[in-house]
Parts: sequence; C-alpha cells; structure tokens
Amino acid sequence: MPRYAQLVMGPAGSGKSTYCSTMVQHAESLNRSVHVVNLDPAAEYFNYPVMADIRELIQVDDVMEDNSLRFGPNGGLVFCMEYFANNFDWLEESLGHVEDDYILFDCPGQIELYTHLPVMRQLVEQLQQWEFRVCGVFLVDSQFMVESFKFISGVMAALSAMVSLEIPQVNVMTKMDLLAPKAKKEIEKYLDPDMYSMMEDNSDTFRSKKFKKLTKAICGLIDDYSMVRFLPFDRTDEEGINIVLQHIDFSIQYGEDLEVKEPKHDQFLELDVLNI
Ligand SMILES: Nc1nc2c(ncn2[C@@H]2O[C@H](COP(=O)(O)OP(=O)(O)OP(=O)(O)O)[C@@H](O)[C@H]2O)c(=O)[nH]1
Ligand SMILES: [Mg+2]
Repeated sequence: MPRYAQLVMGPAGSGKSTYCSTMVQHAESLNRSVHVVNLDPAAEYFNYPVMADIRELIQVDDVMEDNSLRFGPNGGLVFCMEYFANNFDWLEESLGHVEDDYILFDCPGQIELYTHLPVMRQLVEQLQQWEFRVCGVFLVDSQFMVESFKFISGVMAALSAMVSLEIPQVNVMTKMDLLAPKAKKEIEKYLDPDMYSMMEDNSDTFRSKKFKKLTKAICGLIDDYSMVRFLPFDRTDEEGINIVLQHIDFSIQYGEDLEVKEPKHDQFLELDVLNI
C-alpha cells in the first residue's frame, strides 16, 4: 500500500502552518484522515494536532544557546535540519505505519532549504524509500505577487524548489481573502500568466540592456514550457480548497489503490434513517 505526503514549503510567513490546519479541517469535512508533522524547529504557534513534532528531537533555541556552536537564528535552523537529516530514524518511529497514511509536512520558511541545501531532497528520498508518494506544495503570499517583478521572483523561487526536489509540485497563492476586489481582478492574470506580455508591459523599466535580455530569456523559458502555474487559496472558500486538494491528489494518484471500506456502525444507522 503506498503512503501519501505533501511537503508544504514556501517563504517565511507565506501561510504554511495555516494551510496545514485548513487542509486538516477540510479533510475532516470529507471524512478523510490527514495528519500533520511539524518540521519547523523554531515553530512557536500552530493550531493543528501534530502527529510528530521536530522540536521533540531538536529546538533552535537550544542550538543558539550552545556556547560551542554560537549560531544565530538562521544558522541554528540549518544546523537543526542537518541534525534531523542524520536522525531520520526518529521520524520513522514517530510516523509508525497507519493504513492509508496521508501526511502533511509543515516545513520551515528559510528559502535556502528549497534552493540549494540538500536536506529537503534527502527527506524526499527517505520518504520515497518508506513508500511515500510525495507532492511538493509551494506557497507564496498573494500580497507580494501583484506586481510583475515580484511575481517573477516568486516564480523563480517555486521553480528552484521544483528543480532541486524533482517531485510533482503544486504552486499555491495564499491569503487570497485579503486581496481587495480590484487586486483580486488584477491577480487573475498572474494565475495563468503570459510571461511574454508581462515582460513587454515592463520593458520601459529596464535600465540595463543585458538585464532586459536575461529577464526576457527567463520569462520565455517559463512560458514556453508552461513550467509554473499557481492555484488560488482562500481559506474561507471550501470549493477552492477542494480544487487545490484535487490537484495534489491527482499528482500523487491518491485514491487509486484505496480499498473499499466498510461503513462504520453509526453510518449504517444514518443510511437506515434515510431508508437507503
Ligand atoms: N487572512 C489570511 N491570513 C492568513 C492566511 N494564511 C496565513 N495567514 C496569516 O499569516 C500569518 C502567517 O501565517 P503562517 O501560517 O504562520 O505562515 P507560515 O508560512 O507557517 O510562517 P513561518 O512558519 O513563520 O514561515 C499568520 O498571521 C496567519 O494568520 C490566509 O489564507 N488568510
Ligand atoms: Mg509555520
């Protein structure tokens, strides 16, 4: 039986922990069981029940207080994640093996974890060895995406995670509920972007010819291969949340191997009441 995992990634404050708790609630309403593992050793607050918490293994504060290490918050986090990568047996023990496992991994916000450090890739490879099908879910805050240059840098961040992890990835624009109606309209063009026209709209702003050429080449590459696309995520919109979940499920073929489950006793009673 395969197991399923979402690796919830994205820059600091992009809404990863909120996404996880929203998804757990949504899954509950669909009668599906989804668990969350906190992989942020600096996490202070999240409002979902955890199946496992990396802070039981190592905490950033302890690393920073260690006089022989003398790390700041970012170096401390990288140290914690490397320690985690050397202790995957902790994760294996914490995960156990539940039937039809579907687990969300709430990852830290340091972008270097997804661009050039090996930890997340090692985690993916380890999960795959444990028979997990893993989907990357890369979140970016819609508030920072309403201008084309910011959008291009968001696209590049998502793309570097895709390239470094080599797993299916669904990119999500979060906090859509915070956008004013005008910005909401404006953002539609960024969900399925035409990079060439975006580039043309901004061609006056380039001072350097070389930079213009480089940006054009990047935009062309992304557009020609339809490499990056975003799905909107509004935590108040159940239907929208479901569309995101369906895309992810599809990418890891969730449901294809599920066995038909016997309804529980009280579900039989419900059917009786309905005369079915
Ligand atoms: N209105 C609104 N606020 C959101 C949404 N998602 C996140 N937030 C808020 O944005 C802030 C950051 O959200 P988190 O879920 O903690 O973000 P994170 O990516 O886990 O942050 P780090 O773990 O620190 O990197 C919190 O104040 C959330 O309440 C959303 O969809 N709508
Ligand atoms: Mg978080």
